Amino acid sequence: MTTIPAPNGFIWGAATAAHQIEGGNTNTAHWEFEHAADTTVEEPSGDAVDSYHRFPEDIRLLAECGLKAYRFSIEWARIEPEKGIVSKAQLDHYRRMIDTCHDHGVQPIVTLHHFTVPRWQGRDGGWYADDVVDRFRRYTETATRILDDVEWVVTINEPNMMVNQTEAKIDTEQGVNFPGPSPHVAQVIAKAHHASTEVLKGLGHVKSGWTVANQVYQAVPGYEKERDEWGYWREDYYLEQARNDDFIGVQSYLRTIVGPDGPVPFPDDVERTLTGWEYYPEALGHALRHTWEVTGGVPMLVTENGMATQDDSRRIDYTTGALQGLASALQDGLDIRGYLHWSLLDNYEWGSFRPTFGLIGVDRETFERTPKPSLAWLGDLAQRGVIPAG
Ligand SMILES: O=C(O)[C@H](O)[C@@H](O)[C@H](O)[C@H](O)CO
Repeated sequence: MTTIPAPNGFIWGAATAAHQIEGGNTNTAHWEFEHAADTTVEEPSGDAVDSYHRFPEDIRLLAECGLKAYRFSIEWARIEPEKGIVSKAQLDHYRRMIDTCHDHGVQPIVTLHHFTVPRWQGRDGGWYADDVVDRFRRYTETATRILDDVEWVVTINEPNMMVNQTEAKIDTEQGVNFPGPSPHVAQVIAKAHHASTEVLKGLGHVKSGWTVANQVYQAVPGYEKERDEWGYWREDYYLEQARNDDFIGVQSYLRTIVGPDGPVPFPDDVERTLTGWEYYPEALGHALRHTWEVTGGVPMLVTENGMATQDDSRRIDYTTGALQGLASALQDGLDIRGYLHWSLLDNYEWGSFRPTFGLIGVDRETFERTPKPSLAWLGDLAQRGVIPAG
């Protein structure tokens, strides 16, 4: 395998999110949705993979394979169980996770908000609530109590996906439909991001940014305009909002072909992953180049990239292809600070445990962790400081 040397200080790691791994995340609107009579989830998150208790082992396995960074989210619903009520015990829990990272020489990369909002926030209108920007600023201020030695902080994960979720209308017959992203919610979430960024900047030592789900919108020839229109409130608006940030998190898995009437379905015979997405490792290279162009050169950190599959050798193939796209972007002078694989653990893919993205497998009965060959493979690249190229 041809490789290039990784830039000095290039960050190698893996990512997770609280609701998808911790278990018992009962105080969130998503838990309520999972247990609603008309829910559309295949199964509820339940104990997830019990990482709330087993994080020391998860961080040790990450460190032992040679990876040096762990991106995880802290749960607003645990830290502020009721409006204005702060749980010191939960702040201590996440402080212990940060300390455990440092104990293993692993850089903690903390996400303040990864999709789930506290029940009280959901009941008060969620991102439609009048003072939601102030609430998110206050939550950020509370979280800074445990961030004194955390260098990289993500304010909000995938605002563009959140807007989809916020606008989604649950119709038990038709399931979840997306009437299209509303600029109103997008602008409110952007204000919350900027308010949070201001607080984090006040700490002086934090690099802050948000992460955007890159859909790699490719136009059917002749429909470039439609593609751009389709992509603006679904992606580019959020990239533009990151122009003054320290970094932007690039999240990439797939591409979307856009024609006269929106997304064009892929032919039945394409290879698909367990999420039903087209197998397209080239997506990451395109996502990095598009992000670089629209943000005007904001430093990038790949905060999610991976594949849901039971075939771990295919995961290595996918990741090799993705990293080759990253290597080519580096060779063209793009500023890419690191690569965090999605995900460290098989986990709750927002409605089902079937799509397995983990570098580590988890027995859903015993919660026993079993590293997959891909974990050692990625750890080896990190230790050798090389990136697949060519
Ligand atoms: O993009 C998201 O929805 C999230 O960031 C993750 O929570 C997903 O689990 C992952 O991307 C795979 O879909």
